[in-house]
Amino acid sequence: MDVSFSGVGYTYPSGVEAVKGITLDVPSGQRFAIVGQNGAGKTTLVRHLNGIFQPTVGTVHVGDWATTGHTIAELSARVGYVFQNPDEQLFARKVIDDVAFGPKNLGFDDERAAALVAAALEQTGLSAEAESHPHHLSLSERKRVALAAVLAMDTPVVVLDEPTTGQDEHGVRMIASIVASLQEQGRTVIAITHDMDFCAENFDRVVAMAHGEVLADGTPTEVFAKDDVLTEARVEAPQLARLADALHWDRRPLTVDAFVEQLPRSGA
Ligand SMILES: Nc1ncnc2c1ncn2[C@@H]1O[C@H](COP(=O)(O)OP(=O)(O)OP(=O)(O)O)[C@@H](O)[C@H]1O
Repeated sequence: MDVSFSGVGYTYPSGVEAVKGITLDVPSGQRFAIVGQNGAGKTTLVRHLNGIFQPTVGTVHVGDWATTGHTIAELSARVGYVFQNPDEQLFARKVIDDVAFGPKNLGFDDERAAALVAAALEQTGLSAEAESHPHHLSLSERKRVALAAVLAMDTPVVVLDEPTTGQDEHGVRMIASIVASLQEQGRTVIAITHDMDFCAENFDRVVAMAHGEVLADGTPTEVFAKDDVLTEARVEAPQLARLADALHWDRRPLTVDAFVEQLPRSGA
């Protein structure tokens, strides 16, 4: 399902203009990442997708729905939103109850709900923790419970706010494979991330934001080639790109494969 922001601005009641006239179309099935320093407006922007915020100006569409015409409950059937802080999202005494809440609430029949819950626990590596109390789990596990709870809702759009924070390498790989499988299923993935390596390796498109505005919009290769944008958005290029810079290469490879391809052949 595609989503779009048309001339969207949002001003908090305190007067802070957090989002300023943003227009973006995210087509169905795209892996779309938003990067930028703290306070750039990333979270404020994506919270429009599930109706938590309504734009001060402009319109937000999720598929053929303008968000202003639909409740948060209705939008939750289309947009699954994984919060940055899992403790804002989890409330049950057992992991499985947290994960089963969404599909039950959406009215899925028992069989479909059970299959979705089992698959979500499996994908997030939590099958063995189904009966655990979420508060007895580590932060990285609680983040995966919050992710599982959204996966089980089977929404066409999935929003991930800082999915890799606190994850070890294994956790990051797990999340990368979930992002890939969501795309294979034709679902749209929108992620906010400070993890530029994760961003470069797993997303089709990157938007860099600063001061409530879009500074750059393109493929990771395009966006991470723009030093002025990286400076203004206060983000560092991915590690491999920095290594290429240190080696005085002209081009910045972003993935291990691209890096190896660019390595001068030795001993040939
Ligand atoms: N509840 C609020 N009331 C008033 N101002 C807010 C509120 N939440 C955020 N802001 C302000 O809005 C601006 C954008 O914040 P936002 O959280 O959207 O940025 P962000 O890019 O998501 O940052 P982070 O990476 O820290 O999550 C900042 O100036 C922030 O201080």
